[in-house]
Amino acid sequence: MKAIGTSVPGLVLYEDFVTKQEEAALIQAVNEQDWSGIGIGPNPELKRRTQQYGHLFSYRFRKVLEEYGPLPSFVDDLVVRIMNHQLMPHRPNHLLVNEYNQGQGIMPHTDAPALFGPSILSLSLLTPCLMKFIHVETKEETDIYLPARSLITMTGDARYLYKHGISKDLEEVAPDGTHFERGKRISFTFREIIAWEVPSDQACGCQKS
Ligand SMILES: O=C(O)CCC(=O)C(=O)O
Ligand SMILES: [Fe+2]
Repeated sequence: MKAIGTSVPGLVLYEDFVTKQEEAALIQAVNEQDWSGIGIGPNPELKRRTQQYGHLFSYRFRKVLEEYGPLPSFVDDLVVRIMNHQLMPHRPNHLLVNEYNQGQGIMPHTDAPALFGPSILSLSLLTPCLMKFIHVETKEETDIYLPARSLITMTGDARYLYKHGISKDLEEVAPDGTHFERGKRISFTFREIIAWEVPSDQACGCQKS
């Protein structure tokens, strides 16, 4: 596992955060569970399939609806690794699994500052993609290449001063100039839920599409 700084302040990429064997086991574990989204509750309006563990966040109501309990045992080793490397100040109490098939992405957003803690982690599995970081004030855009099995940590500016999103493009260009085809990508986002609801006078930053 190698930590690589990026040109986005507060964004660090850890290559090979999991092995290929671990990747295969994680994919098998989630494929044995039920997915929500694309018409299926509890978040039927989502245009991609998701799973949530620890807590249930409702995209429609923009709040946490339920505490499920501890994160599933298939991420035990990952949580130990996250805490050993001090990547989060507290243990994650929410795991969001996102599945992106070809032609699916996520609109640029900032994860709700009122709901989620100061460190957001995302593990990329199966295929690479570019994640676009857009500075909310200068609108400056930076594409960050996320290899399969890498983990990003978003803290500070990357967490609060930038939006992040993933295109629906079928092909993208890696930093070395090579074109690559986007394939199925499954990500594990680890967060700490710090409040169940966004105060009504604040923007949510919760991303449905
Ligand atoms: O797929 C990812 O790596 C990021 C997902 C994300 O930004 C989110 O669900 O808030
Ligand atoms: Fe996000």
